[in-house]
Amino acid sequence: MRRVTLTQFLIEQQRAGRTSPDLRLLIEVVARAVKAIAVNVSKGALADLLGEAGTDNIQGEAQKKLDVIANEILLQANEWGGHLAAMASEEVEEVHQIPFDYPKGGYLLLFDPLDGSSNIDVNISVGTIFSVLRFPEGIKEPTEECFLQPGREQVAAGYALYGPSTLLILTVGNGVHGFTLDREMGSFVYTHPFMTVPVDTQEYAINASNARHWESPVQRYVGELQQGRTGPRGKDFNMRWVASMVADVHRVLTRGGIFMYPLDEKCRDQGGKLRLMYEANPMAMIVEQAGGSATTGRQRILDVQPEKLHQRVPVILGSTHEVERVTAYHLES
Ligand SMILES: O=P(O)(O)OC[C@H]1O[C@](O)(COP(=O)(O)O)[C@@H](O)[C@@H]1O
Ligand SMILES: [Mg+2]
Ligand SMILES: [Mg+2]
Repeated sequence: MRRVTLTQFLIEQQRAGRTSPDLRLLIEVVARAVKAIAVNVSKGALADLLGEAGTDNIQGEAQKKLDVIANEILLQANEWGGHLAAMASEEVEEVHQIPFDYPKGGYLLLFDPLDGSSNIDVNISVGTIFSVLRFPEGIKEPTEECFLQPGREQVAAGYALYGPSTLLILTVGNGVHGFTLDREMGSFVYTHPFMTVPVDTQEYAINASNARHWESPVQRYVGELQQGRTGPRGKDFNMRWVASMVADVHRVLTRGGIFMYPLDEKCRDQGGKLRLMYEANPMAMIVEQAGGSATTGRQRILDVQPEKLHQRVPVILGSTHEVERVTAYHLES
């Protein structure tokens, strides 16, 4: 079997007119950063990398050492390549400007450097999520404003999953493609072409400890699933919750399912739990590109007009028939 690396895949995408040379470079640089993060994640306690960094991020959450390291790796790797106008990170309050003496490019890169960080210390899979937007033309200095584009404007999105193997899942708007890190060769190998999310499923993912805080459409939907074969759905459903969005979404992408972090009384004031620009938008693009759906319960995630960089939204994504059902329950109520 012909072994295709990420580099070959991207060159072929470029020849087919699906990526520009700069976008190809950007993805290669992100992939290189992901390899460095994977090394750090796997060292864990050996390099004293577990535990808290002793600082809080812009979300008011305690940062783990690996949150800080992954953020630094991504920022440094992407600063000098000349493909970016600016970056934004879940871990940093302001837009990260490219140093004045480096060349600038036409893209904006956004990322959640380490997703699922509460799982680091218990050695459960974590990930990195990224999103790429165009830097709007005619603007000199990148400001927060430039980033506030709806998710449908993304030109690429992807995530890395640091699990038993390290995976890079990517879309440039032509389906979803997965690569596995070959540690001996140091390259990502194309192992998962055109990943798809089946429209039906019997598996759901939600943090059930929030059940009493959910809105009634979610209570109704999950209640029906839990009644199984003897309830209105007439079939049994299985439940899984890793609490790393990357791992939960990867399961949905691999064998179908519905993933929900809906609006609830605990997170209502913030607008939701998950971040629009670093989590919801890139995952929504990936899931839609794989044939699934993604909504807030009220509207398509990719159509949400962002109002601020660190905005949070409710997220319901995965197998289309289930996402449509939960969304319909919201709209009915
Ligand atoms: O602990 P909870 O409330 O179940 O939340 C889990 C969710 O929070 C997150 O960990 C948030 O991501 P970060 O680790 O990047 O802050 C998601 O990955 C996950 O889906
Ligand atoms: Mg996250
Ligand atoms: Mg994070």
